[in-house]
Amino acid sequence: MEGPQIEDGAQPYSSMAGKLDAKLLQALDVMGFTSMTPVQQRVLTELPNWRSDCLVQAKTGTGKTLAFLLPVLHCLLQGHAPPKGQVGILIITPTRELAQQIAKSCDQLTSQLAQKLECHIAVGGTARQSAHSRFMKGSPSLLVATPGRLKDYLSDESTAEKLSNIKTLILDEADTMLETGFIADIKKILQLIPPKSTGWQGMCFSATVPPKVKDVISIVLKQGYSNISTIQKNETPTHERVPQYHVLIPGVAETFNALAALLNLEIKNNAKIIVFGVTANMVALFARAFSQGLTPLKVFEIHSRLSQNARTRTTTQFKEADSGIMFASDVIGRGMDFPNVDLVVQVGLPPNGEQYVHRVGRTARAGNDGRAIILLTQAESFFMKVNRHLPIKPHPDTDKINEDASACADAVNNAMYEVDEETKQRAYSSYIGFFAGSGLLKQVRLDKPGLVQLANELAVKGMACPEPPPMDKKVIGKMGLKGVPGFNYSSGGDLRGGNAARARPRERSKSKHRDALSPGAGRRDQRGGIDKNREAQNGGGRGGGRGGRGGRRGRGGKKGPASS
Ligand SMILES: Nc1ncnc2c1ncn2[C@@H]1O[C@H](COP(=O)(O)OP(=O)(O)OP(=O)(O)O)[C@@H](O)[C@H]1O
Repeated sequence: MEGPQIEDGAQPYSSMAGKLDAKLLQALDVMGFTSMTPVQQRVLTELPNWRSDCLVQAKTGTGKTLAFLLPVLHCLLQGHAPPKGQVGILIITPTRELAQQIAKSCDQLTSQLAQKLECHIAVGGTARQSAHSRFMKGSPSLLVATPGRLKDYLSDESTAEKLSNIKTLILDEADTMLETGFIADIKKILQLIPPKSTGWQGMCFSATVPPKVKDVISIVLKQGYSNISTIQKNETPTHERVPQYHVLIPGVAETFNALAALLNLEIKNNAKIIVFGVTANMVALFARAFSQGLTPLKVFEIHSRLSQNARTRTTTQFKEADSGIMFASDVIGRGMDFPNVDLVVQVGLPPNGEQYVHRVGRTARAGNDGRAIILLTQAESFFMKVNRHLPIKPHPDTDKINEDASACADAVNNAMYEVDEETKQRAYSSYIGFFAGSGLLKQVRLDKPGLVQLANELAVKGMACPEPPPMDKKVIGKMGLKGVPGFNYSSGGDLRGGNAARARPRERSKSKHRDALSPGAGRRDQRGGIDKNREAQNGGGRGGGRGGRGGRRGRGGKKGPASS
């Protein structure tokens, strides 16, 4: 296996003989890891000691997982452990998939020990009872958890007892764990485990560390903590090996055609591609539509609306696949290690600049190359201005992609006719929720009626819906859009659009809602200023389903679990 980009003169692991536990070294050898990556080298050689608090930043895909697992496992094996049966190392991650991946790495590292070291997982969406009873009956030395399930464990006294002697707390993807979506959970967890004054070690790892994180990091790290970064000041945290491009499309209605054209252009034999969408329900629509013969590649789908079993299965399959296209939400935006991904495409705005970086980081891992492309409408191009530090250049084939998009229109339309109306309705609703539930409207210079009109354009012209999909009044109210014109209000619970939603063009009746598509309605002054300091609101890591409840679930619709 080709290792991550290891600089000339990288220190071999053999040089750690006598310093790092011999069984861990043996496991590294079995795994085929002969040299340290830069971040591993710096953590193992520069920390005052392996029990020191630290904040570590290194680019995506450069081996941070082992950089925290190795020193803490070593200390545990050297006797810095709680009484048997109690957890010594607690690792918190934003997503279930990442928790499972870290636990797997831990199992590989401890595979050569004479006595099995138990690493348990506590994540949402899985059979709580069986995992919990294994945890209670077993001797878990490590626990890798997502915040929701961890809080749940800690709220039970006898379960919390097993975590009453922790020696190390690790926040992976620390910046997102300390941001709005998760910080309340983390604070609650900190109240439920022994206080910091009991001396546990805090470790925070991420590829991105925005300045605001440093304001709150003291809740897990002791003053004077070690700060290690393999990223130079002013250097972008993305890989120099990943050329990054933007493709600007004239309007949202062209999204699907342009994506089809872009993929046609980019797909080579055996390509392995990840396409991120703005919401879980939009991702589901991409997957359904592109499964209708729009791509020669095998289609995978992962987002928070799927059962955890389906998510886990897809994760394993895509890890093992030589090629394929995975339509994904942010449940895999951070930390996930899918080998040999050639291309990452982001369709629509990422939640913020950091999440953009992490998504790009799903390619070019472990020393490999990759490409990244973001497809945005002209109105969304503010993202590049707000994130000037990101090296995103215009795609050299932008004109061709836009031309080819028209040529793809028939194929996309035909594919869309095959997609059930419920999937389209949910995608439509989630698209509205995505903008309405964030601070984005101002940045794309839209008012509320303009948003509805935009979504209607997307549905009618992009998704081949005969009319804007029906919306429930209550859902509209929850989105803060009560009374906004342009909606097709559902009558008495039918959110499926009836047969009309499946009708082919010649069968369509004239829609009373067409006027909602008149150009320009509701647009704000296009010359309005852009707030450069504002990024798209954070929602990453929570499953990408922001606003994506899709109105009411249609008949037979299944409630998807939250992502953590
Ligand atoms: N010393 C090493 N030699 C060879 N390969 C390694 C080494 N350390 C880690 N790897 C491999 O490199 C890949 C990336 O590692 P890892 O997932 O830990 O990256 P990361 O820095 O945590 O990325 P992210 O920021 O996306 O979470 C994995 O496939 C891992 O097995």
